Amino acid sequence: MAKWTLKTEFTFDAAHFIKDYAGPCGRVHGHTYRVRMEAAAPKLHSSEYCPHEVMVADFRTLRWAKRDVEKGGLDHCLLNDVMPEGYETTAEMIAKFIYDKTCQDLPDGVTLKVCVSETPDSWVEYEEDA
Ligand SMILES: Nc1nc2c(c(=O)[nH]1)N=C([C@H](O)[C@H](O)COP(=O)(O)OP(=O)(O)OP(=O)(O)O)CN2
Ligand SMILES: [Zn+2]
Repeated sequence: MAKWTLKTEFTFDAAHFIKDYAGPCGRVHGHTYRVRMEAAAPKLHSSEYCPHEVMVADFRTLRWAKRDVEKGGLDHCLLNDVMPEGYETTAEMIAKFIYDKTCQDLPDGVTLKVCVSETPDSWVEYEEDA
């Protein structure tokens, strides 16, 4: 089936520590996180900002995490304070958190993949089976 795949990429700066980690990652430190998002759909949709069915999903819906924490994003926060109970601040769980929160605002039928990297050398991808 034909489909569109929308891709976008952004960074945010945040501090974190991994609870009970035996080593430096257990102490508060910071990263410039790089996030890549891919949203795919076989049809186009309207958005909160555009009434016409012309987009897979609005880029603004995908890029919320780059906003300042005081405006609902993750930029310049301590992730341990911002992420809800049940999510640890590993790249794996940050990717799932961004995935879960973004999915709440996506039109039905849009599939999502979220990639998070803490450093240029390491990254994780999260997606769910259709
Ligand atoms: N599977 C995961 N392993 C680790 C994660 C993670 O999110 N998922 N996170 C960390 C730490 O947050 C840490 O900041 C990463 O540190 P490190 O691996 O040391 O990264 P560097 O690029 O600085 O590594 P060097 O090899 O020292 O250059 C740890 N593990
Ligand atoms: Zn870290």
